[in-house]
Amino acid sequence: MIFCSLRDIVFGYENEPVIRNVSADIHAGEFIAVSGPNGAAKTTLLKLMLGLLKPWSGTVRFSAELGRSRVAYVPQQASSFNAGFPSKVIELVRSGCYPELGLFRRFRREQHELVEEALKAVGLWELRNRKIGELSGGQKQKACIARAIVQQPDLLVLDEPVTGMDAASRTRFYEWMRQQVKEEGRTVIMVTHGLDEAQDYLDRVIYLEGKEESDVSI
Ligand SMILES: Nc1ncnc2c1ncn2[C@@H]1O[C@H](COP(=O)(O)OP(=O)(O)OP(=O)(O)O)[C@@H](O)[C@H]1O
Repeated sequence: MIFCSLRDIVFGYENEPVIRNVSADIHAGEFIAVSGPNGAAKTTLLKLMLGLLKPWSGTVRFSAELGRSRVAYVPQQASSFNAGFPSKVIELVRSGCYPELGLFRRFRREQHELVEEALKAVGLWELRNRKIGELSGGQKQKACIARAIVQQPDLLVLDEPVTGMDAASRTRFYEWMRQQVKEEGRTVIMVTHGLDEAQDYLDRVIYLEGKEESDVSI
């Protein structure tokens, strides 16, 4: 099943094209990386895939299935909570469960476990009672990723999720995402610069060269 299909997309800002004739399909059940040098329009491509931007030309088709699916998007600057933001880390992550909980917000054991697993996977379990506003930018983004996973999305879209993680954390993170795809049946798309490290875990890479884009399968 294809969630989203892009054909011959051209897009730019003001009069300057940044995406030229890109075609790509997002198949359900894949772990996909979008990669390429700085400024190659990786973030722009994610926004086109999500329907947040409209192409100048070319077509973007979304499957009916996508309309019935849960989508979570964690942008690069997911961290714009100011110092006075009142929630603790664990409260922010728990809020990912709210659509499931309904009005009375009674957590079941499996939801506590989901929150704990997500916080441990992003390395924030020890900091769970800290105020969000007191975390570093990278830690805030990790909290947002944990909240996104707790939402149990069908499609998870992450913009540079491993920035600021050390090598061991990056490996753990890729393993966790692979497990989300293979065992939980999710589809994960992430922007990354670190293809060498990630490629063993990925199903496919969409590589943007900047000037001449190509869709490379591995
Ligand atoms: N809102 C905007 N208005 C004007 N130009 C923009 C806008 N957003 C992005 N650009 C330009 O479009 C190009 C692609 O930007 P984009 O953020 O998609 O690239 P990227 O590959 O994700 O970059 P990076 O790896 O540095 O995060 C860049 O030259 C950028 O300056």
